[in-house]
Amino acid sequence: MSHQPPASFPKRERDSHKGNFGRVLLCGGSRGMAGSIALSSIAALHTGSGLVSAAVPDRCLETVAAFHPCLMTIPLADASRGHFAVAAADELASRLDSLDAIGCGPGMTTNEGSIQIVRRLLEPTKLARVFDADALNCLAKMDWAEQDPVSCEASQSSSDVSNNIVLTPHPGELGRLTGTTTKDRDLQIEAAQKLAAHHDVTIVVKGGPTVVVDATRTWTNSTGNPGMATAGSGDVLTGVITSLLGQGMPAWDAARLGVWIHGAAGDRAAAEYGQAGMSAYELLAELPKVIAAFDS
Ligand SMILES: NC(=O)C1=CN([C@@H]2O[C@H](COP(=O)(O)OP(=O)(O)OC[C@H]3O[C@@H](n4cnc5c(N)ncnc54)[C@H](O)[C@@H]3O)[C@@H](O)[C@H]2O)[C@@H](O)CC1
Ligand SMILES: Nc1ncnc2c1ncn2[C@@H]1O[C@H](COP(=O)(O)OP(=O)(O)O)[C@@H](O)[C@H]1O
Ligand SMILES: [Mg+2]
Repeated sequence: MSHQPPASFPKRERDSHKGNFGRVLLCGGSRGMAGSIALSSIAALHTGSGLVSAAVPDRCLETVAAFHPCLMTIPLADASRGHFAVAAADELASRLDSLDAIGCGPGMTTNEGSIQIVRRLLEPTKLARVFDADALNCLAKMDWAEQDPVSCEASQSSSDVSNNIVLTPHPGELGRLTGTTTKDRDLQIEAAQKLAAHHDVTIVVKGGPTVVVDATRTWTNSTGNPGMATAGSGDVLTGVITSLLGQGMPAWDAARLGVWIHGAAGDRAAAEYGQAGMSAYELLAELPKVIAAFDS
């Protein structure tokens, strides 16, 4: 198994500016799970995105904004328990044209507002998208896996809109989507390959080790450790992959390189704090150190 990264990290030209490295948005969070979308958003900043915004239910805004001064925050309509209201879907849709990539799902809940957001994000578009956590649970509620694939708008070149969605399920989320058990790894990979081919998406089947599949390819990660089995480490991965998509990488490369970098950061965190002692917070702090090695 190779310990080399599976793809090159995007280069930064000497005369580049923040607009060259992607405008990305992370959408999610709810009252009680504000940390999840903050972790994703900060991970995108640490992975090199030029501009990162977190779109969150209004009443979570101050909490999420307070985690990092470089993060922009967008309040979307919320319902009384602090999750997205149905009106949030239209509010989000009005902002999509200005983005290079969006990551959706951490901490979002599967209430009706979230379902409407996921429906909007499924429409064919050249915008690169990551669906994680509750966005995947919304897809499961909508029986998306069994639905016919969406056809591309005549006005959009089909190459622009093909395979530009990455799903990042853990085995529980994959089970909700496809009916596979959380115990049989081979069946999980097989079900993910079938789903990836059916909907022309890239799927990150999380675990130890994580496997990435698309319609025709399968790749197994060589980094990572069981210390990463801790709340929030998947939220960090969502931000890393969204950032790489926003920097222009194709879905297949962004998913594999993102998983590799995330695992390498987890390995550094485990070496410093131990597998039991590390949290997703330490993993997040190690990301820039892994990425710095690409500068040399
Ligand atoms: N700080 C925060 O606010 C956090 C919020 N989170 C949010 O909490 C919500 C629920 O997500 P969870 O993932 O905790 O709950 P889930 O109910 O989706 O997943 C947990 C279950 O999935 C199965 N599973 C997960 N990984 C597995 C593996 N590797 N092998 C076998 N089975 C596995 C197990 O049955 C486990 O009980 C999401 O919205 C999520 O984004 C989490 O991301 C954790 C951090
Ligand atoms: N035993 C393990 N070995 C390697 N990586 C692991 C292991 N357990 C969990 N991980 C990684 O940690 C992350 C956990 O993601 P997820 O379950 O979505 O967490 P959360 O939703 O709490 O953020 C995934 O990237 C997964 O591959
Ligand atoms: Mg998760």
